[in-house]
Amino acid sequence: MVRISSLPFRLLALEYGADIVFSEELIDYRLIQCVRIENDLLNTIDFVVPGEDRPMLQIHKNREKDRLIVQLGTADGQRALNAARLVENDVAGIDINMGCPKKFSIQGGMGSALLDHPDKVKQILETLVNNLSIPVSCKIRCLPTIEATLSLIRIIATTGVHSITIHGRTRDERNNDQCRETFIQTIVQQCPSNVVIIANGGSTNMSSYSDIEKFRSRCGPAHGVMLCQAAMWNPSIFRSNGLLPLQDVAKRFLQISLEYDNMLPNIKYVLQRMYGVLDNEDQFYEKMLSTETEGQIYALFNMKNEYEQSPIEERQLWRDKVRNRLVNISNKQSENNIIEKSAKFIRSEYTSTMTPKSILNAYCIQAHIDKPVYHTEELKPQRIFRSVIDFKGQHYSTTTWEKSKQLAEQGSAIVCLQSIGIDPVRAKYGINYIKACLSTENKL
Ligand SMILES: Cc1cc2nc3c(=O)[nH]c(=O)nc-3n(C[C@H](O)[C@H](O)[C@H](O)COP(=O)(O)O)c2cc1C
Repeated sequence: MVRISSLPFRLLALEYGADIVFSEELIDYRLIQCVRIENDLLNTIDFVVPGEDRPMLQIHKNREKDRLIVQLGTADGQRALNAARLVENDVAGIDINMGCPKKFSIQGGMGSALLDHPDKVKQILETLVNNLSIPVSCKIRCLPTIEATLSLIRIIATTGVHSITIHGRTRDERNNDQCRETFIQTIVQQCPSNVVIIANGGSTNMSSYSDIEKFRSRCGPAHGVMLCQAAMWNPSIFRSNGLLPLQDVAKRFLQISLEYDNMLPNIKYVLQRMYGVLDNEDQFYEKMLSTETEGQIYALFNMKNEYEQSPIEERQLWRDKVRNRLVNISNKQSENNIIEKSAKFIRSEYTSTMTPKSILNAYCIQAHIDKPVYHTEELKPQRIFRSVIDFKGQHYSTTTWEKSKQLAEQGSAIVCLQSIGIDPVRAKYGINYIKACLSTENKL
């Protein structure tokens, strides 16, 4: 679950009785950029993009190796394999998300866009199954008819995957539409017996452990059930001996968050999703939203002492140590005198005519100097790009790789503009800002 399935939340679900847990969907080309760091203080393995503060993925060394499935978003078998290899020795399996209906996924040919391309589905899954030492699985949505869904399932079953999770809704249906339990039931009955079928989509009718078993039975019975929202609302639903009060669950989540250095944005997001569906006594929800520090949120749950007694300084030292190590890695990459910064081109921040590249060109015209030269490199197996700009004898680039040549060049143009004192987002409003920057530069 995106932004929910952080390490503390997954450990909580395991503690309450979940058999296996999934990471949030990680996009393959982002995971490839990570450096793997063994975190001795927390007993975790952290995957961090150089230049970013928070790990993209944190895995518990002992408690998750045989329990965690890392889910990838991908549109390409080789790129998925390169991402999967990075985590292969630390996790129990790799899952491919073929159900996400979000615009970002569809535009990138990922998630439910794959459902229209069985050849691509086969290529991705076979590449992973044939080259990884751990089980591979995928998660799909229903197609509009049972026949079409079964036909896709049969193709997937030939690839050698261990299991298929079926979300019982089509790409155009939402969580308030009814889950197609009969589709899942038919699939369980007719799918080749070598594949494990996991039913998904039943949360809206679940409020206790026994409801999970009832959903499983209605779906076949399926071999297993994947829970999303019901677990997000109260992860103690995995307890066979009863749901716990949410306040106790939230406190346990906060304790684990202290142990594993979870940061405020994730803590708040998870708690908001838990409390968002409850009666809001004493405006507790608003009070939670208004907290601005970790200390304040722990105080709200009467856990001030636990927070203050936790090794805050030790954790900060570790964060600094990791950051320094990553800075060293970045510096090593810039041996040939390239100015490198973390920068990302976000399309919506610019107009169609004023992008970082065109702003840099406009600057050159105003300054009567040669336009920059872009040297863009593709890292072949991963299909990711990095661009180095040669501008007035100096080289500029981003610290990270991008999924297209265009994004890489725009990113390095941002680094170049920022380094010469031009704010690219302001410059999009017109040439006068660029002229003003130039005249200041000439006066200096
Ligand atoms: C907050 C949220 C995050 C989600 N993140 C993911 C994800 O990362 N990967 C995925 O395959 N599905 C994701 N989903 C979809 C769910 O896994 C699931 O298919 C859907 O909610 C239906 O199952 P449920 O009835 O148990 O909630 C997410 C859903 C929600 C509400």
